[in-house]
Amino acid sequence: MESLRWGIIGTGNIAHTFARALQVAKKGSLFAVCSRSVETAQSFGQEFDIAQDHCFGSYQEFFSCDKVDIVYICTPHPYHHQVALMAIEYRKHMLIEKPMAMTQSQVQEILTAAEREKLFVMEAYMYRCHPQTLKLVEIIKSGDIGKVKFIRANFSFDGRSLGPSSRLWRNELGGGAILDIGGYPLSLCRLVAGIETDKGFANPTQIKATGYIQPDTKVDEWSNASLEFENGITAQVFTGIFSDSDCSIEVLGSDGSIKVNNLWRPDLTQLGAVELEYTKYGNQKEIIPIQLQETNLFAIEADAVADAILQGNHECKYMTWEDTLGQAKAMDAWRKDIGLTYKED
Ligand SMILES: NC(=O)C1=CN([C@@H]2O[C@H](COP(=O)(O)OP(=O)(O)OC[C@H]3O[C@@H](n4cnc5c(N)ncnc54)[C@H](OP(=O)(O)O)[C@@H]3O)[C@@H](O)[C@H]2O)C=CC1
Ligand SMILES: O=C1OC[C@@H](O)[C@H](O)[C@H]1O
Repeated sequence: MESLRWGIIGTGNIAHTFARALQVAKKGSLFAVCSRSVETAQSFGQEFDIAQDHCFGSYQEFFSCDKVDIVYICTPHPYHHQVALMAIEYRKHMLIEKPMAMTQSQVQEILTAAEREKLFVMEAYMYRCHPQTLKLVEIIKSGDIGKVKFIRANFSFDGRSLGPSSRLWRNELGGGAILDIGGYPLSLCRLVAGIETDKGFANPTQIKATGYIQPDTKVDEWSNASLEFENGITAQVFTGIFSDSDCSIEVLGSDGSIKVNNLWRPDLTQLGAVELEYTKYGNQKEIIPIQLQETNLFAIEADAVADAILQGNHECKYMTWEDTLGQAKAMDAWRKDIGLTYKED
């Protein structure tokens, strides 16, 4: 096998973005799609040139299609767990949108089942695969900014126009800022705090958070968390879904600092250039541009997944299973600290 045949399950917003990415990915193509309605699957199929007999309106028929190598699970978060367990039953590799599941215990169940069946699974924190993130990691690892002391990371956007029917504003669909985008800054802090370790990530020993949970929808509009790591690094993360706000990250070391303005969606250059701002204390800021062979973030992710699978691996080095498990534990702790709950708790 030199290339993966992908099946997409769930035909919403990100499914379209990923389907477009597969049109330019080098090691994969879109083969099948599944929706709760066959009409929706067929209309998605027409848009992306999928054969009509590979457009399914039944999850069971979709998973039974033995030509699909890997499924991209992009339903709302509360369905990731049950859809992933079904994918495993039908022996499909999986790329599961973030968060992999609603709770640490659900994530553990998915990983245990995938391990038993020797299947690939990755939580789709796509920014982790991008050359800009890899360059950030390389510079910090080189010691150029000295010892990392503090990390600040934000992800916030105005999701109000999506309206109350959107998954973002519905507790039963896993709505709220922390689960939707808070995981990005959290996962970045865990990555940077653990760069010097063998695993390449670290788990916070303490999370203290504040936030606002809407009394009617029971979803968090925003939240702010302070993290502490065993090695003395501290971090501050902010997430919100009511305001287009700063989405940058900064890493402050003993000798210098790095700032990245557009780490999460470097494919959208209108959100900022793809570059790092590097400052050695006492010197002028330097701009380090990132040279890209491929600009489509999701194609980069799909090809990273393909590389791992074609090499016979069950995890991707950019977001390992243990990393995802630590992430889920930290997400649970963050939510708990502001009293944000879902039926899955
Ligand atoms: N990595 C990234 O950049 C992004 C990741 N995401 C992640 O992807 C997932 C999906 O997000 P997004 O595409 O924005 O969501 P949407 O609401 O736009 O789409 C979700 C799709 O899931 C399917 N679905 C299955 N069951 C249900 C249900 N009970 N209610 C509603 N929809 C259902 C629907 O497709 P159908 O009608 O065909 O069944 C729906 O269109 C989320 O987990 C999110 O965190 C989202 C955006 C960006
Ligand atoms: O992962 C995501 O990134 C971009 C946001 O618009 C979206 O809601 C979220 O799921």
